Amino acid sequence: MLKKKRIVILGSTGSIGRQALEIIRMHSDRYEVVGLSAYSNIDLLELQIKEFDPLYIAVSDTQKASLLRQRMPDKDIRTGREGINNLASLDDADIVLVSVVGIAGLEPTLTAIKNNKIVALATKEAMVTGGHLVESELKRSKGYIIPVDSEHSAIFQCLKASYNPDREIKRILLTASGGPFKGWPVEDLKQVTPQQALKHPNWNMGKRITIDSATMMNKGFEIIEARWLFNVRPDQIDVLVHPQSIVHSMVEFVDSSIIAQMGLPDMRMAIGYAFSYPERLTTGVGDLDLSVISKLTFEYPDMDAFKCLKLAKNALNTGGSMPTVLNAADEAAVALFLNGSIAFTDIADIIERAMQAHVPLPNPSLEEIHSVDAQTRMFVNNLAKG
Ligand SMILES: NC(=O)C1=CN([C@@H]2O[C@H](COP(=O)(O)OP(=O)(O)OC[C@H]3O[C@@H](n4cnc5c(N)ncnc54)[C@H](OP(=O)(O)O)[C@@H]3O)[C@@H](O)[C@H]2O)C=CC1
Ligand SMILES: CC(=O)[C@@H](O)[C@H](O)COP(=O)(O)O
Ligand SMILES: [Mn+2]
Repeated sequence: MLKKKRIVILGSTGSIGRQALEIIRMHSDRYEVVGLSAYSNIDLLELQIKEFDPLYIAVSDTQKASLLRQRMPDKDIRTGREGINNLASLDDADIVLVSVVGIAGLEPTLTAIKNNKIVALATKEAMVTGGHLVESELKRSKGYIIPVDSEHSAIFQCLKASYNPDREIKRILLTASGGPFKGWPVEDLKQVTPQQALKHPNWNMGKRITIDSATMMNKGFEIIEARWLFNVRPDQIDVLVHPQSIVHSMVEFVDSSIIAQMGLPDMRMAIGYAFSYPERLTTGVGDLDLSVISKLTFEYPDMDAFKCLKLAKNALNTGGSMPTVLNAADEAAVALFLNGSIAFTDIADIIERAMQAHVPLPNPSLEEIHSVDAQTRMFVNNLAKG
């Protein structure tokens, strides 16, 4: 009887977290849940605890944590920043799925690597804000990352076709759906509503990443994520708008071969691969029938229509703490757009102003990153107050 792999899910109540539990449910002979975390959704978390009986639980919101303790007095329920970090370092864990949203994923990612865990990484903001810290931690520890972000999972799989990626990668071809407003005249983008922006053409995801996909900031983040995950130069990463979201990304090698990874747009594929790697298991994802796919199209993005992509490239080239400003300003601006305080087109303008106002720190520590993050959010919220 195989020993079960023990999994911690940080952000179990979210879109990725819930799909991860589906995979574990399908393969309960191979996986068991030892830790679950949420920010404040204790109603769903309580149901997950009852079904999967984890040893440890973390609820970031301290009031909600107390409420849950009252409901489940026999459970070990931790809270705050240290609560989620406890879970990331559990001796009882083999795999830590980091699937919280935002910079909150950076510290637990570093903690899990430091504790020699397999890190199934969905939270791209960890790589955006702290890629240099993750790179250093990976060199010091036995922990390692298996990407869950669909494009980076695809690239990770394509690289299995390479004997020496450091020498053989020519280009990474990062595919993008182009979001719900692909091809729209720029002047029409000012009027789009949160409801329109939350309708992603191909993927069903959490709110923040869905808005980021609409502005293409998500792809900008993914360029930065790829730079750190695969140790390539920014000029080796090209974005191709591929509205069908069937090719999840490709790698072009020095011999001019291009290897691609394809499938229906369903995150259970990338999540399942991260859990089962180097094996593959069934994931419940439907089969891709290419005979009914009339066309697969690829085109370079309109950089004028999607200013966020340009801002992300600038932030990456500037480096240091600038990607932290990019993420924090985006996170704050997306929240303002979703609550109706600003227009869709204001998101990029606000991020640009936050970047212009920032004097980058060349090699920020974790604490400095958190401080730049907080200062940037304050800057953005003051801007919005006018
Ligand atoms: N959804 C997708 O298909 C994809 C997602 N990703 C990435 O995965 C990550 C998660 O995305 P997604 O699942 O869509 O997000 P959701 O918004 O659906 O879920 C976020 C999860 O994180 C928790 N959370 C939110 N804020 C905090 C915080 N400050 N501290 C701790 N936990 C917090 C939420 O708890 P609560 O429910 O209590 O609020 C929830 O469990 C993101 O980084 C995203 O970019 C990448 C590729 C695809
Ligand atoms: C599923 C996933 O990985 C998301 O990052 C998705 O790729 C977003 O779609 P866009 O390609 O529109 O950014
Ligand atoms: Mn992605």
